[in-house]
Amino acid sequence: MVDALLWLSFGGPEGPAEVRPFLENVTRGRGVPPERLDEVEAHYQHFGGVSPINRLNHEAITAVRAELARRGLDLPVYFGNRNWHPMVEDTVAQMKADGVRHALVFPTSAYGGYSACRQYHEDIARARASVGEDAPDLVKLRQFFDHPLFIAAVSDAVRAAQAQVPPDSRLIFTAHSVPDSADRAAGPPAEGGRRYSRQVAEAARLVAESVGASSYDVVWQSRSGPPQVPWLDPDIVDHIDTLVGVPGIVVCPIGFVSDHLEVVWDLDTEAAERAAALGIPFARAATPNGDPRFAELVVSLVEEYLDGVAPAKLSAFPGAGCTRNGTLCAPLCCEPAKRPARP
Ligand SMILES: CC1=C(CCC(=O)O)c2cc3nc(cc4[nH]c(cc5[nH]c(cc1n2)c(C)c5CCC(=O)O)c(CCC(=O)O)c4C)C(CCC(=O)O)=C3C
Ligand SMILES: [Fe+2]
Repeated sequence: MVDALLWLSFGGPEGPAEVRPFLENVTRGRGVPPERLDEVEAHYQHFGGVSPINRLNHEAITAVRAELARRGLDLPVYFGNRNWHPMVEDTVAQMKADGVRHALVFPTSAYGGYSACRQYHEDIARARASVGEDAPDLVKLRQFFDHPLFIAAVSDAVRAAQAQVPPDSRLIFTAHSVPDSADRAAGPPAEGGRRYSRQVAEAARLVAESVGASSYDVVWQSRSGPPQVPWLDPDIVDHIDTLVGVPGIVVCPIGFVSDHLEVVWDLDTEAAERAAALGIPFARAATPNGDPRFAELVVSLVEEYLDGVAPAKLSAFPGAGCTRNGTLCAPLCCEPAKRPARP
């Protein structure tokens, strides 16, 4: 018996005074240099201290409620975040007060890896611990990087962006960079590591195939951390510098389900400006969470779990992520990166 759905996301500030405390929540204990934080704060303040992520999560939840109702599933949907209000600890306390005993959790990331999967397990465990006895049982839904509805929604967004630039524009997929050590540790050790970047590569391949692109690039964005620590590269902006002479650029943020600050700053601002400076037409594909198929995807994952049927997936690459109460997907799966000591 499942009696609720919890939408678990990253969170973002909703005003200038919220930016610094939000960033402190995100980076607590993670070895991000203070100079990087100042720089990131300026990006948020450039947009009035407001990230679109919370509003977009609310809109997506409204669509999911309608889709649940359409399929006759009577499940209330709750919303909680890792880093900003509504905080997941408060949401799980409310769920307990409302008598929720068993909930499914939809995490707003399609991928495996420490930041994209294991940290959501940690959020679940922390929130349950914070409400103490009789905490609701929380089962996280699986990674969906190769789900047919995810690939279909992203592919249509790419086609719409391609229509805005000349034919034969370069197709570039981007996802959030992570420390190379974190990517090497992503997945269960027996799988050989790099579950995050390999799933990103699989999703990119499936979308490229669906839109009929014979060549494309996979690059990274939003790197932080000290410069001496290797992260996945190349960076999107550096990559654009190597593309002088292409008829145009289509950027697809395949690593994200929603627009948020790092999409509107790193892509719509920095990458778009670099392309403009080089005289290259530029279009950015929409993220999928505004597409009706995204709500269908979420409810399909719920039904897949409830009915115990085989996962709908388009690639042979392993997915995971579905566990109870914050249990790891496998022993030693996605071990956190060793953080360099703060100076
Ligand atoms: C893989 C991944 C995803 C995708 C999976 C998912 O979506 O969950 C993601 C999403 C997001 N990341 C976001 C924001 C930030 N990420 C940061 C820092 C970091 N991200 C990392 C990885 C990821 N991040 C990592 C390895 C760090 C270094 C510190 C650490 O090891 O944890 C920092 C600190 C400042 C900085 O260093 O840039 C900020 C502000 C926002 C919300 C933006 C908004 O407010 O709209 C979203 C959706
Ligand atoms: Fe991030």
